[in-house]
Amino acid sequence: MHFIELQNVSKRFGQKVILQEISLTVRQGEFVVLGGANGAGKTTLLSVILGLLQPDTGTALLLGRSPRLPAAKTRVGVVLQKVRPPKNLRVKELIDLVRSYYPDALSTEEILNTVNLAGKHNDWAADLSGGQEQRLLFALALAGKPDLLVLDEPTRNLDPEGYTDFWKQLHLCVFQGKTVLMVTNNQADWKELNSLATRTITLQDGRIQEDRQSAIGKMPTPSETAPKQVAMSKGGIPVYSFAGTNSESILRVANDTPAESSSTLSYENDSRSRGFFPQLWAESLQLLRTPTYAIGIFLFSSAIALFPPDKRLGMLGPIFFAGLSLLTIAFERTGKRVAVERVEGWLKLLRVTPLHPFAYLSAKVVMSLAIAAISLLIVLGLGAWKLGIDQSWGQRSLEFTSLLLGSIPFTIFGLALGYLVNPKSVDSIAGLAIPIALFTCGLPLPVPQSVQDAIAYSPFYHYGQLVLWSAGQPYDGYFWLHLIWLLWTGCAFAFLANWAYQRDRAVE
Ligand SMILES: Nc1ncnc2c1ncn2[C@@H]1O[C@H](COP(=O)(O)OP(=O)(O)OP(=O)(O)O)[C@@H](O)[C@H]1O
Repeated sequence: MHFIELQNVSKRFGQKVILQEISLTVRQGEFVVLGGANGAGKTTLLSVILGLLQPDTGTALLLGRSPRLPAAKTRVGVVLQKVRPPKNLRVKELIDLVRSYYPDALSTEEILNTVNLAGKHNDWAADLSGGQEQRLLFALALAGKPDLLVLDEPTRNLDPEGYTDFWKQLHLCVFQGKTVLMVTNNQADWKELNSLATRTITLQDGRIQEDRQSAIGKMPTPSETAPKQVAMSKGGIPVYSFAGTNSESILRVANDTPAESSSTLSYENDSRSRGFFPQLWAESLQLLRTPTYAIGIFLFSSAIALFPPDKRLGMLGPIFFAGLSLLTIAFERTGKRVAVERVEGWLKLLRVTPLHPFAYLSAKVVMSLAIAAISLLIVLGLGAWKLGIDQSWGQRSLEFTSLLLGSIPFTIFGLALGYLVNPKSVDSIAGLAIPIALFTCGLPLPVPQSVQDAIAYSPFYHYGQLVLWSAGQPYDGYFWLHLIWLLWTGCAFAFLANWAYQRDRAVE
């Protein structure tokens, strides 16, 4: 089976043709170097191979499958350019998170040791230096014990020590039988590539200008590169000295991966939910480590106790307050976080791991709903206490549930925004949504009848009416219409979010 198979692949951006009729196969055990001038289309070609870009014509297969299938992604480790780790996660936590996406991963200790980052395991991943970040990205590429490595400029920013470590690891990967496709423009890399590369391909003007078998033309045999075991580490991991490099430093070796393990084959079944709980845990950590956001939500929700609305309004005051708080969270929390991770390239990296988008997105939605639920409990609880309102538990539950569930369509809209616009625009749109919500939620405003009629199409109006019903307040009586309208809006926003997700995937 070919590890990579491209047939007549063409890609253009607007009028600009980047790739033209490219056909290429990479077999198991090959070490292929992809070269070419800046802008020649190397990264674009890797993106097509990895399923990050849909070719305009032609087909791309990764390990015999569509590159978008988790079963293909499980066996591929990738280093991409322009990827920033997410904020507020420590190096060790980020590695734990990425490990959880794979059915059979290296231990966190092994991953840290492969790139000499053990001393940095408690540092914030987003605050690593450029070279340390590059080491971390290489470590993450190795996390799932890949059979194929796709590396885009992996030696960028590395200091001499990091550079030596990288090549030792790559020698080891070749020894373990991994297939490698590497893009590099770093001339210094050729010192090592001369003994590793089996093939060199050069891109020019969107075509393969040269496809040359290297002098070695084959994978180094184990006897040529065999590392020698010198000790055992504390965790029982064999420690090796490596004969193929100049340095005397030591390496820790993972077990070889079988060509296609049974866990990989059964992977299709549970991949939708795999990674959900670690993703949710990472979201919780990130929230707790953003005290200004958490305190802001708490203070905003508690303000109802400091500034209680007019007693004559009864529970309407707290409910109105709660609705505003929920809408802000729905737009801002999910949308902004997706937008930030998208522009910083982290989403692109997630797409080449087997993490299912469902697990990623549902963790974000669940987190947003959890924050909304806490805010709701504070607003309704403090509001009722301050105003001295005594409600039955049934009534309270009904209010709580309809406020929370009714905010789901807006949370989904927040997701769509995250894929469509940059983080600053998410803020602006969230800011704009509040006055629109106030204007269209059904408050008795002195506006002409035509405007009143138009307001009846606003999802905020239907949300407002359902909440009035749940609070036992007078409403317009069209319960089912409001419910169906909100369901319809939720589906429309889900459709928009899916379209935005697919569009983002095609553009990136
Ligand atoms: N999303 C995009 N939209 C429009 N043009 C793009 C997009 N991505 C890449 N390009 C253009 O495609 C061309 C090839 O880009 P690519 O990143 O593939 O080149 P490269 O060979 O990897 O370059 P480098 O060596 O600098 O990394 C460039 O001219 C770039 O501006």
